[in-house]
Amino acid sequence: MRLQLSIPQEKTIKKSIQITGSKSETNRSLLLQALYPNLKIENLSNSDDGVVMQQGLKKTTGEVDIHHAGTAMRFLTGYFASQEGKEVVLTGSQRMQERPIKILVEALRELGAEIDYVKNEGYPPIKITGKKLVKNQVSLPANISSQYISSLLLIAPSLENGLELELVGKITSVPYIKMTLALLEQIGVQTSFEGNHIKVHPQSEVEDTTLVVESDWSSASYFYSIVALCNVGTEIQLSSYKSNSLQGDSVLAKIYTDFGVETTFLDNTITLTKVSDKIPSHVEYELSNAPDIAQTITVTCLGLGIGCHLAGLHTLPIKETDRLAALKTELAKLGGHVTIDAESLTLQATKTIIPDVAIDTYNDHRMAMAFAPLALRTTLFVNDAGVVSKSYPDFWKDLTTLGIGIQEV
Ligand SMILES: O=C(O)C1=C[C@@H](OP(=O)(O)O)[C@@H](O)[C@H](O)C1
Ligand SMILES: C=C(OP(=O)(O)O)C(=O)O
Repeated sequence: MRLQLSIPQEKTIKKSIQITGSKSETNRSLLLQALYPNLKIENLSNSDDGVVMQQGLKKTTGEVDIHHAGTAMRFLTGYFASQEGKEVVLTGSQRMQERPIKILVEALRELGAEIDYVKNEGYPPIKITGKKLVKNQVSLPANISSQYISSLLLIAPSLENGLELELVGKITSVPYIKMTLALLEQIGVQTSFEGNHIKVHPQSEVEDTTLVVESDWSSASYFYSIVALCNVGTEIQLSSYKSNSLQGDSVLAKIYTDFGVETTFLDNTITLTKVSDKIPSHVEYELSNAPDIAQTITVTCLGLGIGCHLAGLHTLPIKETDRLAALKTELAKLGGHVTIDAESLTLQATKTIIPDVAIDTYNDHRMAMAFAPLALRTTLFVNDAGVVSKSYPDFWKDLTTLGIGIQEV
């Protein structure tokens, strides 16, 4: 599906949007519910990644295909490895077969798991023969993906002896690890995280508990970008959010003050208000704690005509696509001057955006969604726009309610 986006007539927008649950919290909660069936979950994500996680958890044999879902791939690897009597081949999209999983597989093997590579060493698909895991200490590199660590932590309380992890190297995407531990604490599991050492105590049963998933902050990022590109006076309300979020991407509220966007919290609703047009000509952020909002911020800066330097982006090349390369290519089409290295991106202030460019999305939901707010500045096309369903199936519908012209062409 190719969409043409056109500039809304009214650039002072006042609207409310309901966003569904965080996909990160959803996929953790679903896994915990599979281990402890008396748990209840509210405000589940309606994302493809949430759906494949739910379907995957129901399987006991055969092939489990998680498509593009990194969290489902990593979390189900730990889950099936610890499930005696279950035997599955865990696979995914072509891109998923290029996303590394060796660090997690090695750690699980250390703990006694039986996992074999079906095609290429270090990458999905993998064949997992579930085993009772009794060893409880392992060390693993922490600088590639926090999802390996969360995968181990999620099964940790269900293991007879709990689990102690030693994290090696600089720890990346730390808020996601803390989110996993916070959810364990919510169901009554004792955990500790000190320095590079994490300990999770075993827990065979949990009390009846309802996990209420907060809505997705990464999805909220696109509305921050839209508000930043709208007139002063714009107000978009998003629900349901908390001021004490478990999601690292909630740092958006702070970052977007630099772009004149103020956030107020009231009764689980956030109101994003464009309060000022006074913005700096260049901004710099370190995003190793919030890698998923790098694309949004870069495109906001292009739209505002300001420069940026974003660092801490070393994980971007192994996500849904090589996001650093994809950003450079697509921004260049729009007239943006971008340089990248292994962990950072620099965009020079760009005064004119080239109109009617067709943005390629590389099977990456965030490429489509991050570029969409540019419709406040120019007419553009988005190729393969259906990719948004990975995390936000209602994205285009919600954008239409804001008055942005969206037409399939
Ligand atoms: O644990 C999670 O839910 C996630 C962790 C992050 O991945 P990395 O730890 O690989 O950076 C993030 O990019 C991803 O969208 C979701
Ligand atoms: C990186 C992402 O997802 P995952 O790694 O779970 O595929 C994302 O949603 O931006």
